[in-house]
Amino acid sequence: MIEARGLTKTFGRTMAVEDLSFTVRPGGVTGFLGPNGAGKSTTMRMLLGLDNPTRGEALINGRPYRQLDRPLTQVGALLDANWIHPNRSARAHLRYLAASNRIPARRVDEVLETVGLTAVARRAAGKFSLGMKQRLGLAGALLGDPKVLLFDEPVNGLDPEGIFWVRNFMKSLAAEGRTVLVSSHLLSEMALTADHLIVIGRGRMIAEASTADFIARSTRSTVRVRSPRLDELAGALQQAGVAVTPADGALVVTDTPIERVGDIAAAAGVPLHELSQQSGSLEEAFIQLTGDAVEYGRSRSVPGGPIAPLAGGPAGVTPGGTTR
Ligand SMILES: Nc1ncnc2c1ncn2[C@@H]1O[C@H](COP(=O)(O)OP(=O)(O)OP(=O)(O)O)[C@@H](O)[C@H]1O
Repeated sequence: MIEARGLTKTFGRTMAVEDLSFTVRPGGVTGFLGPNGAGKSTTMRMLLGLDNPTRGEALINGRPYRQLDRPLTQVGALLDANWIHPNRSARAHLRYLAASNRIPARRVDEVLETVGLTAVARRAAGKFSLGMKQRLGLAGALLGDPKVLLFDEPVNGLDPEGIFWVRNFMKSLAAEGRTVLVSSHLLSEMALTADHLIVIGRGRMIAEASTADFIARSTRSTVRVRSPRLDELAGALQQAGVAVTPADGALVVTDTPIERVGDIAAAAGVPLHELSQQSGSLEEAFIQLTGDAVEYGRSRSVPGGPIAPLAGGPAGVTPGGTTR
């Protein structure tokens, strides 16, 4: 199980994560969703003991990462697929990781097989394609057969085949009863992968729900209706208790079946020039939801503090292929 309790991180005067609390349970893929700069990587880094929380707790199986014994056997992670020694073979890279956690060397061949890298195990990992590096990172995460897995944007930059493979791989890990937390800035991707969503923006919790609920709520469809007697139509709809919003010479009606809108117009004797169902795309819904929370290179400041320029990207990032 993964838990964040009042988790907060400030970098100087920048509030990266603010009072975040959530629990990620086993047996499903939980999507950790948020626009760029929302605080996903910072949260993951705190869960993996790579950053210290300013306040609050980040727990894996009830303990801070640094208190875990042989951490690779409890939690595996993929933060950055490029975290490999370029001249070391895939096998040597995994052997080195295994030794650091007293994991038997034979396990290396097992995980190479699991991710389909056996044939290239002796090749220098630096020459791998991104998709192969990603698989190597996943192999590293699985070395200790951990029950908890964290993946930061695992499909970024992959081709469709790679995306398909990683998606199914994450699902199969969850189906084995593991706790899988995977970050992404794409709702459309998470809609295909995750059972549950934690959505953050500007470091704060925006929504937590099952993926199905979240999508149903966010893509609530509307009806667009146009008439040469728009005021009369608006009056008739309002009288029937239907909420309408004027938009570009038309009316937008929410939470009402299209048939009812047509019936109300007919009963009022108002001619219609358009009666159409509109359903927003997932990404539109996501942008709407997190719109206020998007950070376009602006810094966000700790309440009361002056706005400070950011010191660039995350500094001091070290382990990526897996946790140590
Ligand atoms: N080491 C650091 N020093 C200063 N600011 C940082 C550091 N790490 C992260 N930040 C800032 O904290 C905020 C959250 O960044 P973070 O990388 O966690 O977001 P993210 O959701 O993972 O974004 P992305 O999808 O772009 O990776 C951003 O404003 C970022 O610039």
